[in-house]
Amino acid sequence: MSMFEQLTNRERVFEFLAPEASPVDVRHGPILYLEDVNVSFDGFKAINNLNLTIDDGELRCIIGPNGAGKTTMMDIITGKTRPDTGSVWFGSRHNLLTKSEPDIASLGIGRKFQKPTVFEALTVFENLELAMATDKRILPTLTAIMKPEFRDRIDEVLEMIGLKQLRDKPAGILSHGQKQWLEIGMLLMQKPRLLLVDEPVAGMTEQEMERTAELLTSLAGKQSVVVVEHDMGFVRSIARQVTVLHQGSVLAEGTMDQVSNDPEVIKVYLGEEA
Ligand SMILES: Nc1ncnc2c1ncn2[C@@H]1O[C@H](COP(=O)(O)OP(=O)(O)OP(=O)(O)O)[C@@H](O)[C@H]1O
Repeated sequence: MSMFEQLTNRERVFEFLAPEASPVDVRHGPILYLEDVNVSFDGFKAINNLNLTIDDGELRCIIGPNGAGKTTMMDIITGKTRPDTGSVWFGSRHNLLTKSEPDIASLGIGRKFQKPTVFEALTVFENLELAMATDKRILPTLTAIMKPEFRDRIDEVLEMIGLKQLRDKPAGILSHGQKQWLEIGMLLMQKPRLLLVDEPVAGMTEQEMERTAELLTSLAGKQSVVVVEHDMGFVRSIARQVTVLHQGSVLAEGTMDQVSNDPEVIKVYLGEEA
């Protein structure tokens, strides 16, 4: 084929026209990397020279008193808030500060907000099916049901979130805890590389908390999980590495025992209770 024919060959997608390669490159470093990040709201520094790295497959808990900057940090990672300065990388390839919120989600960063937002009138199965559909306007049953790999993924996720027996029940009848698991399942349908989970056990019963601990620890390894949580008992039950945020910076990092014996951390938490 001549050069002219090659250039005019419509079948061929030239590399510069192809969508950006999405694999997250973690061969030489962490899956998430924040360096010297700063954010001010009307002159108030919510995030102050924040440095944070999350390794591939890690389960990290982020704690910190009210107003420490935990939500703002999650907003920066997902592209909802843009920092004034600093760098935020997803693997070594993706500079998240140049990407939109939907692009960041499609790169494989899923976020679970505190309040569950499942579709109550749809069954558990249909909720998962809907999460799989890229175009939410199309009733996914029409397309997804045709593809056996979608069904397999739904079965796999139902197993993971422990809702197999309830697959054909409307999500509206689920308990608060079960709705939270379903929503985690909806995120898992897209096979994210990094899951950000905001206060997963708020309002849960003791038993639901135990089940959530099992679910989150079972996810780690397969994907990286960052959990923001106020419930210290829960954090202790799942955490390997804990990061303590205070006034928009990392105050301490280590195991739960290390951080809870850190005099600076004790001072900050006692200050909050006083
Ligand atoms: N859009 C905004 N405009 C002004 N101030 C903001 C905005 N978002 C956050 N802040 C402030 O930034 C600080 C950090 O807030 P952030 O919500 O990130 O803390 P947090 O650690 O998540 O707190 P909590 O544990 O109470 O949820 C707070 O003082 C908050 O009032």
